[in-house]
Amino acid sequence: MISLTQTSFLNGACISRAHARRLSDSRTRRPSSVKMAAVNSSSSSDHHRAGQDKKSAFMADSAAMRENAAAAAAAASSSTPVVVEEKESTMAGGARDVYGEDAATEDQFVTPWTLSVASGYTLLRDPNHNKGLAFTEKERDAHYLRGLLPPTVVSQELQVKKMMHSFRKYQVPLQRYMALMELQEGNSKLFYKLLIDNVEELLPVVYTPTVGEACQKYGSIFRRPQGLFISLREKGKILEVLRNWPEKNIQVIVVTDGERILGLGDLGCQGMGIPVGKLSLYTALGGVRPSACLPVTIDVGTNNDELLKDEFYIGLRQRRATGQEYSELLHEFMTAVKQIYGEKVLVQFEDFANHNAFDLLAKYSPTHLVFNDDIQGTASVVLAGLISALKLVGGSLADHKFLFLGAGEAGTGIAELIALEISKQTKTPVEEARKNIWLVDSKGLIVSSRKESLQHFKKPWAHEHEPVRNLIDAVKAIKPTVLIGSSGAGRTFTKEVVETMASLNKRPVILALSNPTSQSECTAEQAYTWSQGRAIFASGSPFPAVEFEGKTFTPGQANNAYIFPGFGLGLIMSGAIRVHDDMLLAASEALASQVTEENYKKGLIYPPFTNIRKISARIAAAVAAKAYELGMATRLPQPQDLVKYAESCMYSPSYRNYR
Ligand SMILES: NC(=O)C1=CN([C@@H]2O[C@H](COP(=O)(O)OP(=O)(O)OC[C@H]3O[C@@H](n4cnc5c(N)ncnc54)[C@H](OP(=O)(O)O)[C@@H]3O)[C@@H](O)[C@H]2O)C=CC1
Ligand SMILES: CC(=O)C(=O)O
Ligand SMILES: [Mg+2]
Repeated sequence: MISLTQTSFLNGACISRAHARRLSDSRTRRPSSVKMAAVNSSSSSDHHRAGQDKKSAFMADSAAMRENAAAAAAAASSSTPVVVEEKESTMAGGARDVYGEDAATEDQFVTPWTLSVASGYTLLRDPNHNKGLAFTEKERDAHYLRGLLPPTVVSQELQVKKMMHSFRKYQVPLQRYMALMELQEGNSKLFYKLLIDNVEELLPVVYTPTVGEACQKYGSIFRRPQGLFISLREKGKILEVLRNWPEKNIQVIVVTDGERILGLGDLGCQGMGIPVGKLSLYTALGGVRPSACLPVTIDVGTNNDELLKDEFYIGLRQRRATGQEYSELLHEFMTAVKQIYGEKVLVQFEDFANHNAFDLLAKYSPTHLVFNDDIQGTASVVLAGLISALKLVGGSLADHKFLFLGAGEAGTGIAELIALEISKQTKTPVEEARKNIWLVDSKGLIVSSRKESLQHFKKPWAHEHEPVRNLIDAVKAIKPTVLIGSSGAGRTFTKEVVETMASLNKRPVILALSNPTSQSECTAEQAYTWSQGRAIFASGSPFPAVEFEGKTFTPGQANNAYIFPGFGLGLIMSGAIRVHDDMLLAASEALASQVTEENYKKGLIYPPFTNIRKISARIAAAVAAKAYELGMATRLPQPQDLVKYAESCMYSPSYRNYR
């Protein structure tokens, strides 16, 4: 069993560093011209441009950026001939291993990497290669496992059955979460097989709502570290810290600073559960191989007094660093990431507070492959839901009136993408398209006459209207056809709000996006009963089906988990080097097109998660096609059938034979 790792991790036979380097070089090294192209495309003038364009904080869509990105793509693609066939490939059907391409720079080889051979006891404790009782007799002989396992040999399918059997015995969600994390750390392939085969049942555990509780209690349930912790103490050493990570071909990083974890507020360093969970979905739902995924938490302190007092808190015990100290640390991280993993590593910002999220996206969009899931991924999933809801309510997007509770990342992100789509469909300026979209924040309806200064991301939504203090008055005044909750404030869609929506609309569209379940603006039961079964309802966290007047209503889940795994796969497989708004629109359309007549009959505006890998492949294909069309793809030539190609790129968690 051969893997590139650090000497200290494995105690098998170790090959010298020089030998490892020769092997790595011959297997994966790129021509140095590639490195130069990557470096040249991120000049400081790009940063300067980014800083100037605060208005495009939502998504970088300026012609200048497009040109800049296309030029960088051309530079990168013209010098990217290296595609490596990996024997331990994650690819199905013998397709080329897009994951095998090495984004390493020369610098990377000055690391403590050593090629190690794991066998025996070490192999059983290596989560990436452990198969537990599924090691065959031959493998037990060949890899010094005799006696280390009981005699029985079982299939992976039986292991899945057994794991689900014990998993279901746990009644407490947090225990289920801990059991799954233990499996992930002990036998990664079995964990992913379990998750893929039982996605609807396990998603609420590895993801919202349970991951929220796990983050709140992360310190007390902490057993083994997952992901990379980069704190203020690592300032000046982030490159070294990245080199400590045992995998080197990283393709997706999900990074948080823990300041806005779901709707639970500032959880500091304990936000790590979110990048870990999101990346599990990248693999299970989007097929990105686990070793290409890097969860990162940037710890700049926390303003959560309870955590600061908690003896089990795992982060820095100080209040949050802000201003220059904060931005310097983030900049060092972004620079190091590009230096070590290259131009095409995707950095997904997750659960940053909005006072940093928009600025980070605006700053790094022109120079890095960055994506903010809360702003962009959420926008794309909600737009998809609205496109499919039109089948049930009729009309076009331009015929509808939208009201949001919550004007932060999710709210304004979604609002802007709806406006963009309307503007494309109606060929009107986006400013015109915004006029039917209204947002309420903690101070009431956002209107132009508001005295207090508005944050920059709210300004486009300050329409002319007399002040309205609260949501119910806003519903009565605006008369929306669609009500979207993106406030993080639980149960704010009161009976009166839902009843008013139902009195205004035959089929009111009500989306309660806030997570976890406790923060949902209303429950599915409330939405259906208060609207007399007429609401078209979806929520960020899952709710069970509801019986009302002898009918069963199945709520959908409006969660960015539908988008980001396929979206990321599309970027990776096309070698995209920038994210563009049109890719988000393409992803929305691809997702909406997966809703079947049968789903519509049940009032669903999203397809079930059971088919998510097929859906992700279609989203990936649509995103990749857009990347090629925009000249932002570097993986050339373009595959003929992008859906098939996406499917062939997907990681399979089936065990391999170790000869
Ligand atoms: N389903 C999904 O896929 C996703 C769901 N979310 C969820 O959306 C929620 C919000 O996230 P995000 O947009 O990033 O958060 P932000 O902090 O950026 O925005 C929250 C917004 O809600 C407003 N708000 C808060 N409380 C109230 C209240 N009681 N009444 C009216 N407005 C209120 C805030 O007002 P003000 O500006 O005045 O402070 C702010 O405008 C979270 O719960 C998150 O979990 C996020 C991303 C994806
Ligand atoms: C789903 C998600 O990204 C959030 O609630 O923040
Ligand atoms: Mg999030």
